[in-house]
Amino acid sequence: MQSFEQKTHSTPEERAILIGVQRPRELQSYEPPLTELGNLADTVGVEVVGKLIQRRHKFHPGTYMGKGKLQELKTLAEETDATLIISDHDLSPGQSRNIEEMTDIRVIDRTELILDIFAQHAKTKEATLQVDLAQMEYVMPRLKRMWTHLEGSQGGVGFRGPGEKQLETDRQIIKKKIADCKSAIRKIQERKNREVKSRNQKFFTIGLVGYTNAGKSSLMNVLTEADVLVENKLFATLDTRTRLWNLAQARKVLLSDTVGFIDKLPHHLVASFRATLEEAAQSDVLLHVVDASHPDAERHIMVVERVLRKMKLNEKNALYVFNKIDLVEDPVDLENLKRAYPNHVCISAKHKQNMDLFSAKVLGIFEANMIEVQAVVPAKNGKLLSWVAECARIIEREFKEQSVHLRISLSHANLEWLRKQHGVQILA
Ligand SMILES: Nc1nc2c(ncn2[C@@H]2O[C@H](COP(=O)(O)OP(=O)(O)OP(=O)(O)O)[C@@H](O)[C@H]2O)c(=O)[nH]1
Ligand SMILES: [Mg+2]
Repeated sequence: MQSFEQKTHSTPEERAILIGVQRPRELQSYEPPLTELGNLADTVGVEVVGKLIQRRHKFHPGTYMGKGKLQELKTLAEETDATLIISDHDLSPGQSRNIEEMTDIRVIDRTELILDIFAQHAKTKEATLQVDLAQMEYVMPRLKRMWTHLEGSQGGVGFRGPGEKQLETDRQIIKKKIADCKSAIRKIQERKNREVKSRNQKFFTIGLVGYTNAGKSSLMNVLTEADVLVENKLFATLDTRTRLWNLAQARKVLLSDTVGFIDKLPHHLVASFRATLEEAAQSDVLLHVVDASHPDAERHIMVVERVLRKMKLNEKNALYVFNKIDLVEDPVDLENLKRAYPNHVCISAKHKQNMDLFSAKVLGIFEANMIEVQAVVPAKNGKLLSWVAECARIIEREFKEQSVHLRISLSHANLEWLRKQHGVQILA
């Protein structure tokens, strides 16, 4: 049978033509059309040899673009020696087949391309499983098309040819693999959720979210000296990573880097990477990192917010971090952004510009989220938060008492944790 292990389209010889239908109701882009698709192709090492765009009110149900345009595509493909066609939107199995038949060239769509990048970049067991699952779910409804390719014209009513039998076998195999994959993912996630929950109760947590390539990992590295992969490639980060950030004296917070968002995110991936974003979902504050030098910065913000809304994360405290200000060419654009999103801070993670201002802003949010309580802390407890533990040591040394009254600042989550796990009694 055909291999459903993670496959990639990234052979260096691949020469691709990008095709796109522009519909009036889509979010308008200031970049030339198909630029982002070109960047995605570039990320997997496919050479772009041509582009073809058609403005239409809606996609052609059978062929995505109009038939006349496909004729143009065939000619362009011949002139450029193209080996691959990549469409900017997801195609139905029928649309792919029809375009292939008309042009004699293999067609893949945006989802397949993104799945490819994910397959290349997945490092941990969980990310690999997620990509496997997304690829299998993508392939399932398209199996028939693959077998029709191999079978040629044989078949017909009541005829179960070898292809037909094989197709059924493949379906069963993939179904089983999908089930196994889901169960393996569930196990990893249950464990992770428990870890995240217990960690988040002890610390104030911040999630870095934003469009792919905005500079989330760069910022994470600058703040925590973590060694997170930073690349001028889309979807460099696929696994959330969490590090301790020393925000200010005695103010340690947990910072989580996350997978980047993109316009028209394949729905298979939205579902699977929702779980990967769990750390951000459970954080106290979101920092929405934006590449402020990008001509489509505002559209990127809207795309990210749409995903956050779907995940019901839009009501979290959010600070817009306008990054890459060193690259901003037109100060008017930046001023417009700042006006549209007043709760912001402008930085350059790469050149460490405005980092003090950035920390001060975050500290402000941190303190606004703290509550002051009076608590009774049991003296003999070495396992408390480090600063509470420090107090407890002093209490033991100085007072030799069972417990002492303290005025301390802490978050609601800290409070619950102290109360439940360490018998701290809250007075007010
Ligand atoms: N000039 C400039 N480049 C930056 C800045 N911050 C990040 N970059 C560059 O932008 C590119 C993307 O940075 P990353 O930190 O990998 O972006 P990311 O948001 O983590 O991207 P994904 O993991 O793909 O979602 C890299 O080439 C960085 O060096 C900045 O302030 N100025
Ligand atoms: Mg990253």
